[in-house]
Amino acid sequence: MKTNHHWGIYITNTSNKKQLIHEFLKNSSYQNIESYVGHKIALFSKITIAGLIEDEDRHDTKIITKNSNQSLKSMSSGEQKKALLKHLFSTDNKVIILDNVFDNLDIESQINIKKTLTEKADKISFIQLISRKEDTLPFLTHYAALENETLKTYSSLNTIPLFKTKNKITGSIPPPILTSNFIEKTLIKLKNVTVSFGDKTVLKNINWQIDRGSFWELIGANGSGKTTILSMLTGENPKGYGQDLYIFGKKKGSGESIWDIKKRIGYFTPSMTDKFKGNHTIENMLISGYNDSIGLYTKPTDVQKQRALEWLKLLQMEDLKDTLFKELSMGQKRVIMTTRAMVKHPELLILDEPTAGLDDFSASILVSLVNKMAQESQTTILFVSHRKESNLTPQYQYLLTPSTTGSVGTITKL
Ligand SMILES: Nc1ncnc2c1ncn2[C@@H]1O[C@H](COP(=O)(O)OP(=O)(O)OP(=O)(O)O)[C@@H](O)[C@H]1O
Repeated sequence: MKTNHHWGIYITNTSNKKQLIHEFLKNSSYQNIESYVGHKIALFSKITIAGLIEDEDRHDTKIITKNSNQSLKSMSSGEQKKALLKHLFSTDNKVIILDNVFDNLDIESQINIKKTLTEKADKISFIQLISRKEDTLPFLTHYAALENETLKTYSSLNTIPLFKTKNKITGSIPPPILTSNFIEKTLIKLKNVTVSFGDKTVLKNINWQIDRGSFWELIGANGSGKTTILSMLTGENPKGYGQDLYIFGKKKGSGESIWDIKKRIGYFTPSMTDKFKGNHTIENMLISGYNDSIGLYTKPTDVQKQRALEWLKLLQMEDLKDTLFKELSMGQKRVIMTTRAMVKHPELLILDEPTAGLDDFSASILVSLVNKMAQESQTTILFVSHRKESNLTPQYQYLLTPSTTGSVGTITKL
């Protein structure tokens, strides 16, 4: 093995990426990719972070953040990825698999990491697993594509035929079963909201009014407080209580239960997908979106079944109605989970980095679906992403800009 070989392996959401990673880590080789036998292979992936968090929890210790006063779990997703990369570079790894390296990282961090990887490329061999073509690192020397379980090598980037052209959803969004009776203009209001963790102020005097039916993109650097704001809205973070924070016309902490709030919100973030391990059909998964439950505990009504089928038709997935959710490709699972969050036409739909880990094809379907929901429903949408999804059409942007005294917000009409 020459240390200056760097593979770019293109993965679609139907590829068996898990197996590829597993084989590399176990046997230091996979199909017709060169062998790394005798070399320790490290994995830079969300999978590694999840494992470390589990270990930290189990042993009540810090593993890779020993020099920080924060546990890995309490860090933002971008901070976690940066901490892992720092850790991998501090140990003597000669081969590193980079799994969707740029997901969850803000633009500046993406540029910095690209630079660092390029600098390290003469000492470390990288195997980059790539879902979005724009992520391709500039120093790759070898290319391959994984289709299902078959790996094919290619002489250059341009000869890889794998990426299907972009897709768009056509047809109309099925109507809600129950309509909301909330008719006020303002759905959410934050007035001078400030949040600190210990002596660190994360958000400073946040003022944000979100009108019913509007479509927002929420952006900001890693650690700027995006998830903190979202978790205050959903009620998971008690820091919203006692502040001038109103949702659905009520002040946060004024007696409503978390479930009263959650019923009115549709929420999707990629990590939710792993929580659905049971034998649910796709149809039942969508229907469960009407009942805010994971499984189906009540018999679906005819109208719920009818609507679920309409949604599946819109996604051109009606043939898969009885397929088990767990048998879908990762891209299909994410699209179904996003749709599940939409079916009841929630008053608020929160999508937290929904395209992270998706290939270009699945991401284009998801973006098209979200645009359609924004155009054809009364649902208010908050879309959080670091990646500029070129076809997404939000009306407003809320930008969080960090400073030593906490992030401040800026609103732009797009
Ligand atoms: N429980 C906690 N204890 C200490 N610090 C915390 C805690 N929860 C969040 N933070 C810090 O608050 C800041 C904001 O985190 P948050 O997750 O809201 O950022 P974010 O904008 O969503 O970031 P990213 O883009 O990386 O996901 C981060 O610096 C994070 O480390």
